[in-house]
Amino acid sequence: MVRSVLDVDSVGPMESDPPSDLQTEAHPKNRFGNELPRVDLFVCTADPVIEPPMMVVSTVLSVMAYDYPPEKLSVYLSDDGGSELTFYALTQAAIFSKHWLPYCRNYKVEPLSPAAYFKSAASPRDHTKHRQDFIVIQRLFEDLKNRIEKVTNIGRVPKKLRLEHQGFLEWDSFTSPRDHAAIVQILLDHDEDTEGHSLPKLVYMAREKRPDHFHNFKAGAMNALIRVSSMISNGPIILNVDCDMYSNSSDTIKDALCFFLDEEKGHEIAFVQYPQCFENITKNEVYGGSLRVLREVDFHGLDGIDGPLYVGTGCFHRRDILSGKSFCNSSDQGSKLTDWKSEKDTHCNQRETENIQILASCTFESDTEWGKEIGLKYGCPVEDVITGLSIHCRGWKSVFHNPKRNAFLGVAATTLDQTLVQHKRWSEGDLMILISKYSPAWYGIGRVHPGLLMGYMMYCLWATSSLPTIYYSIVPSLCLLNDVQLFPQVSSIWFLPYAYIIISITAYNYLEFLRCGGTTRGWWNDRRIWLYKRTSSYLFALLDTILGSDLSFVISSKVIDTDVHERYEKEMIEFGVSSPLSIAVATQSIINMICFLGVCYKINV
Ligand SMILES: O=c1ccn([C@@H]2O[C@H](COP(=O)(O)OP(=O)(O)O[C@H]3O[C@H](CO)[C@@H](O)[C@H](O)[C@H]3O)[C@@H](O)[C@H]2O)c(=O)[nH]1
Ligand SMILES: [Mn+2]
Repeated sequence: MVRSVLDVDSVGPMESDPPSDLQTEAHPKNRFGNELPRVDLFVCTADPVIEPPMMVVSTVLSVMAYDYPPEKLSVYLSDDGGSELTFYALTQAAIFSKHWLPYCRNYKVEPLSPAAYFKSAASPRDHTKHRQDFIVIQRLFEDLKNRIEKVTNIGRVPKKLRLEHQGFLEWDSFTSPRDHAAIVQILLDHDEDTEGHSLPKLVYMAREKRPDHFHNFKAGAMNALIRVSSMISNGPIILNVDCDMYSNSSDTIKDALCFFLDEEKGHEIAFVQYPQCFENITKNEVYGGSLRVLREVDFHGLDGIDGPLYVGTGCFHRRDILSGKSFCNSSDQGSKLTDWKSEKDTHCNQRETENIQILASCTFESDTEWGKEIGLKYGCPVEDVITGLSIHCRGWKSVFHNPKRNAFLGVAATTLDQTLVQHKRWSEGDLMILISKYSPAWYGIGRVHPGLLMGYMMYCLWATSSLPTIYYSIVPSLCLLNDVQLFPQVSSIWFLPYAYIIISITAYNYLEFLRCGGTTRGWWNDRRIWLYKRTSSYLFALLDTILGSDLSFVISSKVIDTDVHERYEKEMIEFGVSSPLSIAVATQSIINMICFLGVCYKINV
């Protein structure tokens, strides 16, 4: 039985002319006044230890503070860690938001995350009202931080504090993060801020977890969010961000809507993807964490042919399309964004959440199309890319929007091991897509533009590039040691093609990196990290896929201890823990070293 709570057919034609560019006067807010669509904002977190609640609620506060009518906004936090610490932090953030949002509105604050704002903002000079307000809000924020960090440090919420919110009763029957009932708590229901303006809705959700039910990682959380939000606010537009990716620009929602509401092309667009940018990138990025060429070249290229991949965060989706709607099934070949004025405004208060909890239960999805035809796809560690591909296969297009001021800023990996583990997940996921139902090698043919298919293939073949790379980084050294001639002599004419290829590729790659704003040292580091990734992450991803290992999702840590942080700032490579991935890198270096010493010895004797 297909059970969907989503009314995907409720899409009608639009009444007014949408704007077609990002000019201020054409911004949706100015053209549509108060008749803008509702937007649901999803933040996902999964572990209060490696994703500290203070960081999570700063992200939540940042998306609550968008310059967009707050009565049209609903913010949902999905907590896969089912942690009362995160819930406590959210209850406190809800109180703080009553001060923070008016402050952002009155003083046009950027960035919208209070943690990021107070890290960089200097107190306004003179005895202005702004200065007084700054001091007050800064003190409130310090209080908030102290309260949350105190509770996080002791690892539980003291009894006295639990009495402050009845939501804590849910944790009375709580066994463990892997074994608990669904929790849905509406913390703000368009309450008023200190100036009497409405606040966005704020909802906490921890979906049900049972040891005998596979929970499908972030894809499972997102699907539960889609269902739960459909009963509470049902915004036709959904933004999803990871818990570290705070909003850095208050205009982002309006910018994204310009694409969806565009008169000529808007009806074809399923999602608007912003680049993943990071706050903690050092000048020469020792782990190549900024992915700058991917952001500044690859994705813009894909944008020219039907649009970029969906990369899981900083992405606006149309709810109906994310839920499975096809381009060709819709009456007018694509469809304009919901006629949101006539759309029913679902309202639900805390007393009614019991019915909603069913939507976040383990069993709700049994024998349904969720994870297959509805919502985000299951069975792949890069649920984002495979979901985006399936949307492209259904005939929709996407847009890459890379504004000058970064729209979102997150935390990039800060150790070698984290980098290698993350890339193993990504390359393994991409390879699984190649052999999945949606493979760009067969299913996509005829459905997706050949250029875009090649774009997908580039990522799908990452894991397989490990084999030639390992070959080229070991065999020539062994040949050198054993006097086996692998390449033509430098004096031979046959050497020219080799020289041409190596020099031109390297020069092109170097210039491209510089053009994207990188440094020479950064390029060198980037080359090195690609070699490491290819010979370890990609190799293990390939082996795990061939051997059919169990699906896993190692969550990247967003905390960093002081020593490691210092070394990261100094751009020293952090070997830290020993893992099979670093062993692969070390083995390869040792082989090369032995060959090199062997050759030196031979020359000398
Ligand atoms: O069971 C899980 C596992 C993860 N997450 C959340 O998923 C997000 C991404 O996890 P992270 O460890 O930060 O992975 P990254 O490699 O940084 O994430 C990139 O790659 C993922 C796919 O591999 C995408 O889901 C992400 O959106 C994308 O930013 C985080 O907010 C997590 O809290 C869950 O909600 N439930
Ligand atoms: Mn992340």
